[in-house]
Amino acid sequence: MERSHIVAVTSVLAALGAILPIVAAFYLSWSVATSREETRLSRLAEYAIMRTNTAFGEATSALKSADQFSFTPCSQQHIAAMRALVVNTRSVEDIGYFEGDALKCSSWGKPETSVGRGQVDFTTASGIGVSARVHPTISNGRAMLGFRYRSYSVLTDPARLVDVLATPDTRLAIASDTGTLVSELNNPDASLIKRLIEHTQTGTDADNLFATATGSGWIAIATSSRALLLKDLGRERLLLLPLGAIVAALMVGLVFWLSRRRLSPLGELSIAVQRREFIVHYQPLIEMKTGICVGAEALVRWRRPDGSLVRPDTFIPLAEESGLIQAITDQVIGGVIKDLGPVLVADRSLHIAINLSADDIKSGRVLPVIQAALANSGVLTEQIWLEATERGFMDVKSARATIEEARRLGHSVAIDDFGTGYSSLQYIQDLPLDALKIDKSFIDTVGLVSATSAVTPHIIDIAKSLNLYIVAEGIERQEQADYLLARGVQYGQGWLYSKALPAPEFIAFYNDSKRVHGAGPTVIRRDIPEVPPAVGGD
Ligand SMILES: Nc1nc2c(ncn2[C@@H]2O[C@@H]3COP(=O)(O)O[C@H]4[C@@H](O)[C@H](n5cnc6c(=O)[nH]c(N)nc65)O[C@@H]4COP(=O)(O)O[C@H]3[C@H]2O)c(=O)[nH]1
Repeated sequence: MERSHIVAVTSVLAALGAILPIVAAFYLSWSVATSREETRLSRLAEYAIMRTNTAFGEATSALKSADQFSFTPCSQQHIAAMRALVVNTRSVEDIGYFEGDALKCSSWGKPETSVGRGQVDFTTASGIGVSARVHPTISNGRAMLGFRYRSYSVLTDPARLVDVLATPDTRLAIASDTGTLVSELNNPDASLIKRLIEHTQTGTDADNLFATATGSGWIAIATSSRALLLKDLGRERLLLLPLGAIVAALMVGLVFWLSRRRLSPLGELSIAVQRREFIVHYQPLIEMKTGICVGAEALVRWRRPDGSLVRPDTFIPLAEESGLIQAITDQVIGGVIKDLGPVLVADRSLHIAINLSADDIKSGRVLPVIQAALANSGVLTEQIWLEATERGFMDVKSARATIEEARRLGHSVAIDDFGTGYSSLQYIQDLPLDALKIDKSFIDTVGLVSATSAVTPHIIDIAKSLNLYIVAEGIERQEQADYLLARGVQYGQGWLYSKALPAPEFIAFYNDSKRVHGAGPTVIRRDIPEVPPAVGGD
């Protein structure tokens, strides 16, 4: 992803990171308050059902007791017994004895005027008739709830059914499961109550929150207004908003931290490794005497998603420092076999040199990786050269083990950029190397008068005295080529011949060279006495 994209994405994420927690805090405060209110309403509805059951139970038991009376109807004893029942039953305000539809007497005595019994709205499962609204004289016009059984009726104050600790803005209603409303508190919305009697549920609609409870043939409904709840939310928000703001700040910090990591060179390189963004270009290696192209050096390129190529000098040091170099080496090895496998199989005189990092040489882990890549490809180990800079040979013991194993497998091994590092001639002498590559900085001085121009002939002499093949890097001018050839340098590479080329162009270059100059030698390897096989090797 491009930097500008990352910056854009980071900004969007940061904005979301800032907004979302605050929106979430608002939403959370709303849902916390809603769920708390629903719980409160459910609890009130359940209490109301309990109160209704108690009142109905007491009224029923008073009716059934009176039905057992054997007094002469409306005698002194009968009236006294009815009064005692009323006094001892909390939910019963009065009890009356009826013959036909006319009240004969009640706990108050005999009526002075004729009083009718009224109509039954519904009958419960236990056979008690219920009149939802009766207006007896004793209640001063207030609607009472009437229960009747055979000759007796009792009056219950409907307020008892909803006598739960409800706030003034909470509305309650009690109805039978057949849909008759028997009691209400604070004027509940009739259409909402009707709807909830038909479909008992707990929840919210556009204007209300509501909860229902059922039991023993009764439905209790508690409702409250959404608008009032919204007013109440201020308190929740006071608590949740600072939390939202803290989370928002953390999210923004996290987004910026992640994007900085992502934008850091190491972050970008790690992602490039994961996405396998490394490709290989090939710089032809020329036999100077004949002009024959004998192979190429594989040079890694980082192809960015926008198609631009990054040169290795800018990322190899970071890759080596971070350990990502191993994965990059592996991608180069895979790339070489993929790009040139068939050409290498068809032409055994073609060689490809792969650059190894100091770590690869130290650990030797790259050798099995190459073997695995070569397996089933038909490419010979001898066709793969290995190159490492002097830094790779600092730990002489492990370098020696890796080089010996590499040569035993069939690779030729070259020391790269010779003269720029700190190699001690002593250990270079002891290592079973095949070739020495003279760094471009020395080749640049050929033909010039400079402080380092005298070094090049020395390096050539050293290589000769060590019996190593010599490869000159960075030949740009014919005069340099002539000088090096005259000095006995066998191989050269540089822009005089070709720059590093993508695989198809290198194949074309190689085929042209072969047509003009013929094929090169199949083996470019120093004759060093065989080393004994490594422990565990084949
Ligand atoms: N001006 C000029 N430059 C020339 C000429 N001939 C060759 N070069 C450049 O010199 C470098 C030669 O590779 P090197 O010394 O191995 O130096 C390489 C090598 O040390 C390292 N490198 C490249 N590929 C890999 C790899 O796959 N693994 C590892 N570990 N290092 C690599 O990166 C270094 C730079 O590679 P490049 O940028 O490809 O640069 C290459 C090549 O393009 C010339 O005539 N004139």
